[in-house]
Parts: sequence; structure tokens; C-alpha cells
Amino acid sequence: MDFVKDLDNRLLFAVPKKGRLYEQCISLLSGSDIHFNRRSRQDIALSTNLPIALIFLPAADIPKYVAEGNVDLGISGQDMIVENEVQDKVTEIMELGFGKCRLCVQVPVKGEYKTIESLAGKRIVTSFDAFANTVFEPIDKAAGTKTTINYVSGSVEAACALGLADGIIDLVESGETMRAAGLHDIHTLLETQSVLLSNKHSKHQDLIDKITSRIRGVITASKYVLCTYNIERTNLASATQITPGRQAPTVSSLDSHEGWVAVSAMIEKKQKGDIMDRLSEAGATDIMVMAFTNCRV
Ligand SMILES: Nc1ncnc2c1ncn2[C@@H]1O[C@H](COP(=O)(O)OP(=O)(O)OP(=O)(O)O)[C@@H](O)[C@H]1O
Ligand SMILES: O=P(O)(O)OC[C@H]1O[C@H](OP(=O)(O)OP(=O)(O)O)[C@H](O)[C@@H]1O
Ligand SMILES: [Mg+2]
Repeated sequence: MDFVKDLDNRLLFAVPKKGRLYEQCISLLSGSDIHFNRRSRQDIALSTNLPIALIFLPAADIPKYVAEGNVDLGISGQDMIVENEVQDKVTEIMELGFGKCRLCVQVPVKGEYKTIESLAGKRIVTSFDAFANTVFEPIDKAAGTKTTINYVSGSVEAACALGLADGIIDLVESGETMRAAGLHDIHTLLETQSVLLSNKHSKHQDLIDKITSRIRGVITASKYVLCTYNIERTNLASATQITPGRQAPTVSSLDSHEGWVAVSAMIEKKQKGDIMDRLSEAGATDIMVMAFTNCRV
């Protein structure tokens, strides 16, 4: 436990210790040049190049630690922030674009329930019991009844078939798990994805800003590629309409080819095929597309 004293003066950054957010978080850290050595089974890892300690915790608990100020910064899902009821106590710095899914009310396909209101007074099983209680409070009040909310930690979809629930509240991404259990969704309560979140009163705000801009750079870099090509200056105007860049394309003259220029511009990765076709039609040659791993734009 020697290194507990080494945590003094370090920014504490909570990262999901396993599960579907883990790999993406590790790749964000690596893309942001936050280096660390983590020994097997160890949930605290000191960064070797920045005054940061990474704390590996269950995603579901991270919003609570951030809200209470036990850690300065964290990555978790928006659903976990809502379930921990800490929306007002943390700053959601930015959406990270992964862990995207919907929190839905689901019922058996062959059943009588068609609306969330029809479940008033019935039995709901969920891992999101705090949120479910807030959802059913007004519904119960209007119907003059009390819905039973029971917590289970996983495999929530099994609850209806097992006779434990009339409906469930759980996450849906592809819908495969829901359909396999003979369920369908009748109401979306929340759209969620992973976010970078911070404590509102951290003493490490400068470092939080630095990490945020590095992570933002990694996310932007994953959406864009750099496109370079050569083109006759007479065709430049039509080519730059195809690749306007984020501000403007970089244009330099080609010494060896009178009247020709070299152009480079960031383009959206998902449009690269179409853009290359159109550049070719506009007279561009030597068209190349290159990925980059981080950027500040
Ligand atoms: N099927 C899914 N698709 C996308 N995101 C998901 C999915 N299931 C869970 N998530 C998101 O992943 C985050 C972590 O979820 P959870 O705590 O259930 O861990 P997990 O990664 O599913 O691992 P496990 O359930 O095995 O412990 C949550 O914010 C949740 O919204
Ligand atoms: O719509 P889908 O793509 O099928 O994904 C949704 C499923 O993913 C999550 O379960 P997870 O795999 O985390 O298992 P768990 O129930 O043990 O948490 C979630 O709780 C759903 O069951
Ligand atoms: Mg899960």
C-alpha cells in the first residue's frame, strides 16, 4: 500500500475495470498518451508520464465516486449517472461515442401490456431500481396504485419467462437479447452513451482541461482522415468544393509541375470513398488518404 501516499497531489481518474467500456477506455488513454503500468489484480495504477492515478472501478459505481469527490474525473454511462441520481453533482464534460444503447420498458410480445401506464400496480424487474422508482412514482399516483420494483444484477430479460415480472426495464442495443427472450420494447426511458465526467470542485481543473482536449483530439482523429492530392490550378476551385477542410485546405505549389498544386485537407472518414471518386472526376491525381491518431483542431 506504499503508493497510497503517492496519490497525494495526483488527479484521480476512474476508469471501468471490465466489461464493454473497458477496451475503448484503454484505447482512449493510450491515444491520449496517458501512460501507466498496471500490475495484475491491481485497481490503482500510477501514470508514468503525468500526475494522474488511474483507479479501475465498476462502471456502475464511478458516477458516485466522482460526485462525492473521491475521484476527480471518470468515464461511465449516462444511464449510470441517472441511476446514481448524481446529475446535479457532476459535470458531463463530453460524450465519448461508445456504449450507446437505450434504457427501455420491455414486456412479453404475447401479452396484454401495450403502454407503460398499463404496468401500474404490476411487477417490474430491473438493475435500474432507483430510476424505475422515479419513473413509476407519478404513474402510480395517477393510477392510485403501487408498482413493485425488484432489483436483479443481470440477465434481467429472463425475469418475465421465470414468472418474476410482468415487465422489465433494461438496456437495448441491437435488440437481440430482448427478442431472444420473447420481449419487445414499449417505451424508451433514456438514450445513453459513455461520457467523461468530472467533480464540480476538483482542485485539478487545469489537468482535467488538458486530458479533455487530448481525448477530444483522439475522438476527432477517429472520425477524420487526411486527404492529399495533386491537381491543376485551373481545377482547384472545383476540387476544394469537394474537400473544403475544417477551415480551408492547405494548398502548396508543385515546383516540378508548372500550373499544378498539392492539396491536403481533413475529410470525414465515412465519406472518403465518395470524395476520392469525385476528386478523380475533377482531375485530381495521386490521391491519398491517411489516418492520424490525435489532433488539435
Ligand atoms: N448492450 C450494450 N450496448 C452498449 N452499451 C451497453 C450495453 N450494455 C451495457 N452498456 C453500457 O455499458 C456501461 C456499463 O454497463 P455494465 O455495468 O452493465 O457493464 P458491462 O460492460 O455490461 O459488464 P457486465 O454487465 O458484464 O458487468 C453502461 O453505461 C451501459 O449503458
Ligand atoms: O440489445 P443487445 O445488443 O442484445 O444488448 C442488450 C443487452 O446487453 C446488456 O447485457 P450484458 O451483456 O451486459 O449482460 P448482463 O445482463 O449480465 O449485464 C443489457 O443488459 C442487455 O441485456
Ligand atoms: Mg451489463
